Amino acid sequence: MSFLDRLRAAERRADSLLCVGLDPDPAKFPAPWTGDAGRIFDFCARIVDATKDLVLAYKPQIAYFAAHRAEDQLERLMAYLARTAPDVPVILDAKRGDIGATAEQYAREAFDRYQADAVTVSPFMGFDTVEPYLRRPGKGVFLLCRTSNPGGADWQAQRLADLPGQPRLYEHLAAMAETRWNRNGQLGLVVGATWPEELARVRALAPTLPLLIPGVGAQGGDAAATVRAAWRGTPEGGSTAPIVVNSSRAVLYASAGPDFAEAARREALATRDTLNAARRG
Ligand SMILES: O=C(O)c1cc(=O)[nH]c(=O)n1[C@@H]1O[C@H](COP(=O)(O)O)[C@@H](O)[C@H]1O
Repeated sequence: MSFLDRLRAAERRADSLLCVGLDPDPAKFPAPWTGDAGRIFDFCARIVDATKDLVLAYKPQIAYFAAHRAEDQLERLMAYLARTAPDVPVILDAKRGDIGATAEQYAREAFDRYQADAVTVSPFMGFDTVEPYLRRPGKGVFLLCRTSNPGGADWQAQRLADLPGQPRLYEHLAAMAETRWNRNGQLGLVVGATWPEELARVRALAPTLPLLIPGVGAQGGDAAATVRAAWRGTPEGGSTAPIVVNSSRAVLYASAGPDFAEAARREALATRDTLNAARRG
């Protein structure tokens, strides 16, 4: 099954556009786990148990594990997800980007070591650095396109003077990803919820690609505006090309107390319902 089909099936099953980002920060764990990097797996597993029926994807961010020498806990988490939420696609947020030979190793890391269903990749170094990920037809690859951060426009919004129509860099990338680069239908794009106008532009240029959209919750992106800008429905009520709306900190740290998992569920449910109301309203 292709990654796109897995996403579509997960969206239907959970009736959800929400992706919970797994960005475990021990400093924010509830007592008595506060500051204990040995509890990263336990914390994430509790979040997964509390939310797995509400999400169309999970997105573990690799830096939150590597910074604490906790790659072994990421491996355990990926195995746990495969066991307890086998139908929920997992996007490894690694934002890799390097020459082809090194990209092959990054692809092995994401897909063989961690068994991820998809990975985030920076396209800055060009197509030959993306191509190694496209030798895995069942896997998804989300290219950074118009990122959510304040400096995202520094490069991504610049115009390419040598190209017809002088598109902005992120526009050209969206058009390439929709057409020439998308050899096996594996590609998707990352666009921040913090830029609804650019999001709508990307959706217009890349109507068939899944979009990973971080920035609702802690970064203040508007969930309903995100759906209005990027979601396109089928007559049956599904998505033509799924949108994967990520929230990490707002869900993970909805409560700093012993009720953190219940609070995470409440926040995930509320976000899922807001996203669904926007696509049905
Ligand atoms: O690729 C990403 O996931 C990503 C791209 C982007 O443009 N902005 C962005 O915030 N992210 C990631 O999405 C998550 C957002 O986390 P919260 O702001 O806590 O919801 C973090 O893991 C970021 O690394």
